[in-house]
Amino acid sequence: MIPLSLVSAPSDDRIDADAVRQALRAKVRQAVQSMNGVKQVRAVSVKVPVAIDPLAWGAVQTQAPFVYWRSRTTDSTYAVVGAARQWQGEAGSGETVPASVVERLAPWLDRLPPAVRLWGGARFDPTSEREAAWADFGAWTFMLPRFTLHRSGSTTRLHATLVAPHDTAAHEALLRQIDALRFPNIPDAHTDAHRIRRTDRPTRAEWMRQVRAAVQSIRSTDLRKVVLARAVDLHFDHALMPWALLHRLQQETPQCTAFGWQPKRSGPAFIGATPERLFRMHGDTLRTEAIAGTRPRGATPADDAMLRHELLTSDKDRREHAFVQDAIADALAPLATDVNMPDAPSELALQRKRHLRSEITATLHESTSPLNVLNALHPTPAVGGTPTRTARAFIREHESFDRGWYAGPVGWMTQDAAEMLVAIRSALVDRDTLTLYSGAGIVEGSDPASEWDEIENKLADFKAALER
Ligand SMILES: C=C(O[C@@H]1C=C(C(=O)O)C=C[C@H]1O)C(=O)O
Ligand SMILES: [Mg+2]
Repeated sequence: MIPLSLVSAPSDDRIDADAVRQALRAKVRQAVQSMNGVKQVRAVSVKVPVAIDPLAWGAVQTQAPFVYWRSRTTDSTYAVVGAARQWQGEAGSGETVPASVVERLAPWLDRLPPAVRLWGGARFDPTSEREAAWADFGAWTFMLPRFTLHRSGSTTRLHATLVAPHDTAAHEALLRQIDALRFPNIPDAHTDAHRIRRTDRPTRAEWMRQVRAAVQSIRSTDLRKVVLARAVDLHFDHALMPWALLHRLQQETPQCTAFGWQPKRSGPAFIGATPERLFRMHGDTLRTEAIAGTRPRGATPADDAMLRHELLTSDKDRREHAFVQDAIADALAPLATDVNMPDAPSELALQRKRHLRSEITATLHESTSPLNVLNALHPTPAVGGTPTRTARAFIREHESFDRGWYAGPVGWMTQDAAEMLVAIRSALVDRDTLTLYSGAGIVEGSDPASEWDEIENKLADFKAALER
């Protein structure tokens, strides 16, 4: 049973929506005049007098795409609605973001005004075979927002981004888009969807064979680690509301970055809450992390302490983890100096599971683009394997479903900062079907049944959100 309702959105009587729209219209008019059709990006913003939940706000707008981000570390939440400019494309030579795109986006990043973020995401594997549900996402997408609602602490601001000369010439259309922005109450965002069926890809029997095949390859080829994933399709009797589900998921996942990406309003939505950051950079300072190695949380304090000890001393999990550390160090070597790696991983305790985690810092060479960092780091052996090439080939050959953007990079970039997450603990909502994705690192010594259970545990946040 899953009656989903989005709560805590202010109604039009708590907020003077007309005043907000009028204020933004006035700012846009001023900007259009002062930009004078000269090629540039400009952002204007107005304060929204009442704290608004960006997720609830974004959910009811009509423009697409809709992108959502609730940061794990700061009390900062973004809802992006519509695109002032979008780049989307297919795989180039197999790099996550083709070199030509890195080049094309560079001048845009250079001239972004301080408050404007370029948002983007990419498939786990740009060249693998694609299922129809992932078609609208592209191999990669980058975009400049049209409207952004940003809540930071108790302050909410509504931003509009203009790209001249196109937007200054077409500013009447932009003003109409502002008129269409809503600030509603949404207790009507409600559905009674009941789960009627679960399909596992692969089935448990197929999984056992896959994991054994992986262990066999580890013994007989250069493969050392491969992360194999599963897709669990949950079918409901009614269409699901992705944003209501994400609203609940983020309440279940306090240490995680919650995210959502929907290319078309009536199409599939990709949502999740991930503990893993691909990287964060500010100026020349880079932070990244290795997260791999897993145990559940215990039901009692004694049980929990035992599982903690088990994880920290598990040879198998330490090996799973070390592959990620080593690959990150190798990937950063050409891009950075002072790569700082802890001697031993520490514990990251989440609500329903715990991981081994190593925080890594480095100093980037001058003017390293976040897109170069992205291409260098993704996919780490936390989601791919070691060596990357062999692991990717193994995944392509053995996994029976399209990962789409699951385990891919999703995030934002500004002129001098960037943050990309690893889109795990995620799902695709496609009308009445919810596909949950999760994987586990297979190394020498992996037991197929335990790896199945580990993934089942990684799906527990979504299960809790569905039962909430
Ligand atoms: C691949 C996933 O998680 C990864 C696999 C882990 C493991 O096998 O121990 C732990 C964290 C992540 O590196 C996922 O959740 O889908
Ligand atoms: Mg594992």
